[in-house]
This record gives sequence, structure tokens and C-alpha cells, in this order.
Amino acid sequence: MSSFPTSTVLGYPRIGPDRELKRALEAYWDGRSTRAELERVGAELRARTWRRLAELGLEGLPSNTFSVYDQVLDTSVLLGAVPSRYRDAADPYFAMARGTEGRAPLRMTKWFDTNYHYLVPEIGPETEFRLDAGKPLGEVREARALGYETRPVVLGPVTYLLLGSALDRLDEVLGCYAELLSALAAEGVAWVQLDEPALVGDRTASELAAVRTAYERLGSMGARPGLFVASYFGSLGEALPVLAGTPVEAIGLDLVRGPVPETDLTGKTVVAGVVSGRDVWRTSPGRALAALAAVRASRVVVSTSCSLQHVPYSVAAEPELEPGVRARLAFAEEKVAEVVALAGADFLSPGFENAGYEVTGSEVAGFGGTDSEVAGFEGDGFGGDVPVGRPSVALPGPVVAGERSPYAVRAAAQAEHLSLPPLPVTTIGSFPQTGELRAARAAVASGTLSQAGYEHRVEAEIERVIRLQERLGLDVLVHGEPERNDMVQYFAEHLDGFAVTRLGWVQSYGSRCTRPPILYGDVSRPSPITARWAAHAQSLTDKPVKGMLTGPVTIVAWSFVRDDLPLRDVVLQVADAVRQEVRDLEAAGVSIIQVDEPALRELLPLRRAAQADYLEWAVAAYRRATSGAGDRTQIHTHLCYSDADQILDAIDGLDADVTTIESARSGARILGAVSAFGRGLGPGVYDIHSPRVPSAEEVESLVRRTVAALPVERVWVNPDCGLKTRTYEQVEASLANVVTAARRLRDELGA
Ligand code: MET
Ligand SMILES: [Zn+2]
Repeated sequence: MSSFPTSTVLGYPRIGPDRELKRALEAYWDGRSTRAELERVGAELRARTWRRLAELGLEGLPSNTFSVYDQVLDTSVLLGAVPSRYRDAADPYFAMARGTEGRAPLRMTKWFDTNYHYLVPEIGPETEFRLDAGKPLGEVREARALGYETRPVVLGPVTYLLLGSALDRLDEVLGCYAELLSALAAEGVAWVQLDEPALVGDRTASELAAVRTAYERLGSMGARPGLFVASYFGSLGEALPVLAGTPVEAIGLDLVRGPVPETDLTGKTVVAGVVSGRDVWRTSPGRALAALAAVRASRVVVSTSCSLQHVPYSVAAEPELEPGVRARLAFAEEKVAEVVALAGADFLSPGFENAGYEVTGSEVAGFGGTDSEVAGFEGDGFGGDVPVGRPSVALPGPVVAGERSPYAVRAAAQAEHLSLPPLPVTTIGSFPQTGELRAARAAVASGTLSQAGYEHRVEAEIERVIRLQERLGLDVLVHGEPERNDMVQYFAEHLDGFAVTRLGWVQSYGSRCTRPPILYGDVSRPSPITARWAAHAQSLTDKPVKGMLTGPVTIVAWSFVRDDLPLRDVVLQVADAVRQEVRDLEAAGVSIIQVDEPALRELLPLRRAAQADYLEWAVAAYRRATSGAGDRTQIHTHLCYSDADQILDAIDGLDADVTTIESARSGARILGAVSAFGRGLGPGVYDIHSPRVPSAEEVESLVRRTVAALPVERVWVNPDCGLKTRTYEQVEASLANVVTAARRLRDELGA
């Protein structure tokens, strides 16, 4: 078996440095181009990636890390797990990804603790696993034609089946993997990477036994490539000895999220993930080299902690970033250069381990020591060794619990102050983002529209949204969030301590990308952000207008956060900024304030042992942000993408007066759980992800179900989430039906 290359990455961004894939996908979906054209763009992006990785000096090039939509969906196709309802669709792959007229798509959920979404494998009794190795083999051949030998990357059997809740099908699936390994060996492939991120979570004895079975069976095959099992997003813990006891040749460890294991891995190659694939900071060479030197294995290969798909392409595309911040950053390209530089250092020579932390950047070529920006930067410019961003303000102390009165007291004060009808109808905040508004923002950026001109348009849009809601008969209005490009980026742009990028796109799902802001320093709020828009909206109507804020946990979850302070300290700084916003809104006469926390579940640690601590600080941050409100101010929170079942106590702990929660799809299950909170509740009455307009009857039956489960005075009526991705036509029709349904029930209840 040929030895593993000295340097590699577990995966690479694939959306294209300028989101070429997004445009190609959307053109194909809209019928403006063909599948062949989409394939051509894909091939070009792959070729460009291999070329770039090779240019940067990386030895071990991965293949099959590209996907036109999602790597888990690709694995379902690889294994033949295509549900029969899609088989006769015009394009079964995209039918699974996005649905068609009459066919629901596969369920989508978040990939471990990231903001990337994958399509959940749908495996049932009728699923017949059958290998279709066209994609991995095709990419190997495609790269070879360009002169590159690659290591195909495939999601491993245990993680795949755990994601599909079908580990009992291991035997059949292993048959497919065995066939795949034979095919790759016949193709002359030296190494294959099987990704097993599920092994960093808590695994039962029988799940660990499945790991042993899988890799003993695949490892005992005669003709096969070298087996590299990659773990990431945490430590393998009890799965490491299990894996080490099988014949796999190489094991990938995430040494950014976890320590170097004590386990003696002599006989194995360790692919050491010392360059983070989850953040945008430059690697501390001292720390990385010390970790590399501490690994006890026959061979140590330098790698990233996980695929680089979670970071943007290149810092080179961000000339406008402030030099001090820019000097601390490494995106995918820069991280590859770090991997290559570390692999060139002599970290395995005797005695290196002790010297580890003394190594300075200049001893490792490739760490940008000669870059003038770096030279001028405080400290040595290496993110981790020097605490470059020591907090310059005092860290907030613990949250003052119980600052607000007990719920019963608040509820009485609010009822009197607001005098809302029973079953109040409201929305989650955003209204359709029109093309004109996006164009106006672009015009401000390019200098063709004045700030005043832009603000004028935003005010006009707010007026339109208010008038629409009045006409439809909603009870609690919103301003529609027209000024926000994104619910996190907007706040990042108005807070100190954040930078935003021009092209720092990261794939969220399919063609959807986000530009996570970079939280690099102490967070503070130089001046009020939202109050003027909310006050403007309130000045236009006698109905109460709900102020809209993004919560501290969601702001940090959807940003790249500094790593020189614990997240629990950073989040409190953000909470203080949100708290100031809450106070300002209240002072501006806004009596209902919603603080959204859709990402509360996303940051939940993968290991149970760490979850209680997270939930404690996350809840504390939310309460710190909201508890400054007076009793008669009604605090709402909103959760979606939640898998809320996992964090019910924490949601309860937020102590919001009203919780609106996505539930049109999860239905009665979530209702039963959250009805016990004993405060206001608005389970979503329709799914905003679909263009479908719900009928009044359908909404009525859902509200009826809620009213049966909890006292009517606690029930709110609202959609599942914000309306910004919908058209005004859809929104008007849907909300009209929602109001009709609420009024019918109100009449029936004699209210
Ligand atoms: C992903 S949650 C979105 C909440 C936000 N207030 C909106 O309505 O868009
Ligand atoms: Zn939402």
C-alpha cells in the first residue's frame, strides 16, 4: 500500500469563488439553461479546485467533495436509496432535493452543529440498496485526465445509516461499500476517505459494535484502496480504540476541537486535523506543531480539522477589510497554505514536542511572516498564541435572574396595557424583500443612491407593510424588516467588533449561501439600531407594532467568532448590545418586542456531557438581553429549525411572555411539549418555505388543535417563520386566510 501523502484537506468549498454554482443551479431550475450546462460549470469548478490545491503545494488531493446540491443526497444516490416516488421525475436528483409539483422533497436538517443543511436519507422497508458508483469514479477519472491522482471522499456507512435512522441495514449497505472499494481498487485508486463524523457524538455499545463490524469487514477485503476513516467536529472518545482495533490504515482526528488522544496508534497513519475548518482564523503554528509532535502513530499527516466547505474561499477577495483584522484571517486557500507549511516543518524530530510552543511564525515558511500587513500587526499576527484581542471593556457579570416580575404579574400588566383580542394574529417579522430594495442597497454601496434616498425608500416600504396588515386585519403588526439584508448581518453592520465580507459566502443548502459576519473584537453598540424604524412604523398605526431583534445566541451562531475568549463571554457582550436595543425600543413606545433565537438548538454540543453548560449560558444570555424590559412590555421569542424537543427546558427557561415556534410540519408532537410552559404560545399555522397558500379551513383546524391543548387566552396565531422569501401575492392570500380562521374561532368562542 502506498503511504498517505504528507498533507491534505478533508474537503473544499464547492459553490465557486463567485457563487458560480448558485447561478448555474438557478438558471437550470428556472429553465434558462440545461443539465449539461450545469454539469459543465461543475466540471470547471472541480478542475479549478484541484489546480489551485496543487498550486498551493498540497499533496493529497480529495475528489468527490463536489456536489451540485448535497453530499448526503449524493450518498443516497450512490447507495441506490432513491425513494420510488422520485424515480419517474424529470430529474430525480433535484426532485429529492427540492420536491416537484405533487412530490414533497426529502426532509432537510442541519449537519451536526453547523449551519449547513443536508437531506435526510429516507430509508424504509422498500429501500433496496444498490451501488451506483458513477459519481466517485467519474471524478477520479476526470481528475486523472487533468493530471491529478485523487482520494475519493465518501460518507461512511455508519454515519450514513445513523443519519437515516437505519443502522439495522448495515449488512446490506456494507455490501455496496465493499463493491465500491473493489471498483476503486480496479481503477487504481490508492486511498479512499470514509467520513464518520457521527462517531464524535455519544454512541451506544451497539453503535460502536457496528463501527467494528463495518471496518473489520471492509478492512479484511483483499483488493481495496487504503482506508482512511475521517472523524471531525469533536473527539472520537470511546470510538477511537474501536476504530484503532480494525484493519483501517488511517484515522482522521479533529485536533482543533479535541486534545491529542493518549491512545497509542502505532501501526496507523493519523491524519491530524490541526488547521480549523470551522473558523476563519489563522492557525497558531506553535500550537499546531506541538499537537502534531504529540501524536503517537506510525505516521502523521497534516490536515484540516474537517472539510473546508464551512469557510469562504479566500481572504484575497477582501481587500477592503481593515488590515488589522485581515491579517488575522485565513479562509480556505490560506488554510491550505498553512497545512502545506506545517507539513514542511520537521515536527517529528526528537525533542520537538518540548520546543513546541516556542516555535514562532517565521520558522514556518508559508505563515505570512513577510507580509507587511502582518509585520505591522500587534503581537506576531498568529491568531492563537498571543491573545491579540484581550477584552478592552469589563466583561459582563452574571445575569441578574428574576429581574422581571413573575409571569402572572407581567401577564396582567400586559393584558391591561395592550388589550388584545383573543387569538391575536401576528407574523414573525419579515415581509417580502423586494428586488427594488435589494437594488437600492446595491445603489447605496456603489454611490449612486444617497443614504437619505435609501432611508426614504425603506420608510415607504414600511408604510406599505403597515397598510397591508391593517387592511388584512392583523392584530399585532410588524414593520416588515425591509432595512435588513439578513437578520444577523444587519446587526453585525451596526455593532462595533464585527466585520462583514464582500465575497465570504458559505453554502447553507443547495444554492443558498450566507456571509457570516466576523466577530473579531469586543462587541458594543455605538448607537441605537432598530428603534427609529419601529417608531416610524408605530407612528403610522393605532395597532401595536412589535419590535424585532435577533437574539445573542443566534448572532454568535451565525457569525465567525473570535477564539481568544470563551463563547460564553462573547455572547454576553452581544447580549448587552441587544439589551440596549430592548430598552430603546421600550423607550420609543414599542410595547411588544420579539427577540428571535432560531439557532438556539444549533450550537447544542454534540456530547451530552457538555450540553447543560451550553444551555445554561445560552439561556442566561437571552435573559440578560430581555430582562431589562418592564412588566407591561411583552417579550416574544421565535424559534425555527429547532428540533425543539431536544431543548425544551431551555426554551422554557427563556421565560419569554410569548413563544412562536415552527410547528406546521412537526405538528401535534411539539404542541404537547411546549403547551406545558404556561405562557403565551404561537405554534406556526403554515409552512412559509413553500409557495402554497393555506386554506382558512386548514388554518382553523390547526388553531382548534392548539386551543384544545391550552387555555385560549394563551394562544397566538402566526405563520411558522418570517415571510421574506415569499411574494406579496402569496403573503396576502395566506394571511387573509389566517385572519379569517382566527375570526371564525373567535366568534365561535363568543369572544
Ligand atoms: C429564521 S427566523 C426569522 C425571524 C425574522 N424575524 C424574520 O421574520 O425573518
Ligand atoms: Zn424563523
